[in-house]
Amino acid sequence: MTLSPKDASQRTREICALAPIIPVLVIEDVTHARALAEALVAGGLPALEVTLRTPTALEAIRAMSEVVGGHVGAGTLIAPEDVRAAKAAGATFGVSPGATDELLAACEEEDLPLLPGAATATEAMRLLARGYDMLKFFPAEASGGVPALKAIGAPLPQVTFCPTGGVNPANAGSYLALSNVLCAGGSWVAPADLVAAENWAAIETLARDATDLRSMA
Ligand SMILES: O=C(O)C(=O)C[C@H](O)[C@H](O)COP(=O)(O)O
Repeated sequence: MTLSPKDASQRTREICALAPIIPVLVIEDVTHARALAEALVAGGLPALEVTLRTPTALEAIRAMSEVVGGHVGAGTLIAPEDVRAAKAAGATFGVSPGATDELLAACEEEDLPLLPGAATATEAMRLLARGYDMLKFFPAEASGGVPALKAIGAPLPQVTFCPTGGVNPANAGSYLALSNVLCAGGSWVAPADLVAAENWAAIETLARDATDLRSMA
């Protein structure tokens, strides 16, 4: 470990500050990975989360990591072996739906900056105590959405969130307007049908529209 959890969280914060939206990607066909990443980066969304939900995810991370200007992270980190595999594949950050001591220890060991999930004040406080102040609010809409995140932020202003789960173009602006939100995660910028059709131009347009969300907030 060379990065303290606090330094690693600062690195996560820098990645989250790159764009208002982090695309949450489920890659079924690795041959799509590179072109998809190029379209999203060209559209203005450089930080990408590839969920470890498909057999091709690690290979996709490897392919996407070659795209200039991109920052490819691994999502759905659950166990320490996920962290090691993600790091070996070239992921430069990790995202998890929640946090366990074992998962945090593995990320610290591997120097993989983590965006750990929290849905309650207690979860956020536990992570803050360990040095993590940039967190994923998950599942955002199901956990009470904008009012819940605003309420959690009142006593914990030092914690910043990336709400994910149910965020869409209609509600993203309300999240991004909160003082404790830096960016949001969402899958809508890479819909399965457009990826399957290899319609990279349409995906680049969706990405570009997503970059405008902050100014609308
Ligand atoms: O697998 C993970 O670790 C995740 O990050 C789950 C994602 O947050 C949601 O799948 C994104 O949800 P939607 O944008 O509502 O589709």
